[in-house]
Amino acid sequence: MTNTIRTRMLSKSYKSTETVSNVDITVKRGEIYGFLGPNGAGKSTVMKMLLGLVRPTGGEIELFGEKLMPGSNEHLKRIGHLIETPVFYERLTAAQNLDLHAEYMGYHNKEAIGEALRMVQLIGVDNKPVKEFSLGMKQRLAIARAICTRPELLLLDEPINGLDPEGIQLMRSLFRRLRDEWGISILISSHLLSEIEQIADTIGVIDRGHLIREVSLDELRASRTDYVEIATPNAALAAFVLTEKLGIERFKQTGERVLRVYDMNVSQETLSKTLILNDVPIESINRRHHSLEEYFFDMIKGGDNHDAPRQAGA
Ligand SMILES: Nc1ncnc2c1ncn2[C@@H]1O[C@H](COP(=O)(O)OP(=O)(O)OP(=O)(O)O)[C@@H](O)[C@H]1O
Repeated sequence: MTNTIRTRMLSKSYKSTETVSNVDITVKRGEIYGFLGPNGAGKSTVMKMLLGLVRPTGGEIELFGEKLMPGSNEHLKRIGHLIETPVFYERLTAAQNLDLHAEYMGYHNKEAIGEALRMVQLIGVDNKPVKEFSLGMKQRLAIARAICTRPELLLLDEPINGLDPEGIQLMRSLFRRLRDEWGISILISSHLLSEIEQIADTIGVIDRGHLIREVSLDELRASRTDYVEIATPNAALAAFVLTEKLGIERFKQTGERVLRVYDMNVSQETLSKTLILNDVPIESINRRHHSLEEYFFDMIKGGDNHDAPRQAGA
């Protein structure tokens, strides 16, 4: 499959601070790529570099299979975007705003404008001045503006901000439709896993300017593990018993008094019995599921050493 975006060692420094460090992301054609990271992680900066709004201090960007050269801007016509708070001509109507934008982008198509307004469900209010629009309506109009030139790539920076639950639902199904019916590639950023998890095909996790992991959601779901969590005041003795008496290697200590055992071949009953017989005081022992939320939290906490579960002693 062709890649729509490919960055290699992409970096950006402001004065002496590197805010994006050697980021390699690959967005395949026709996929939704969720760019996930806490506030200030560098998501907007990467998107701005893709649009040529910020100049990289290092690395390379390839868009639609071609390396971006300084001053090249032909590719911009193939991209729709929503970065930061959208600005409109407030006294003009929604439709007039889109007309102007399409004209400016060199792709004016009345039908495409109508379709975009229909897709975001603004038909009926499209002849109202934008100053009468709510925040959520403006956000939807911004998406319509991004798609009214029928782009091949959409860059959406936290597009769900300011939307009510109904608006969020509408956006999710719209993004899926754009991918499935138009074959658009979408790079969508968020600081919330719950937002990304429901629509992304691939997730790239960024923290403090570093890409920590890029993984397909299918792969991620398959790798999620069940585990048994043991709470004990003597974690060192418990670890010893797990290794020496039960031959378990796949476990890790996640807190001063907490161990997680990922080796599900040993039953919970055998675990409890063996620990008790070897004088390990047990406060609780429970089977748990490693949620995606936990998985990402661990990943961010652990920096790029994220191969969960880690082997004992590693
Ligand atoms: N023009 C600038 N000058 C100096 N530092 C900047 C500039 N723009 C961004 N930064 C810094 O770069 C870092 C990354 O910012 P960025 O906006 O890319 O993060 P983000 O992941 O998009 O977060 P958010 O969701 O809060 O926007 C932040 O620490 C920010 O303060």
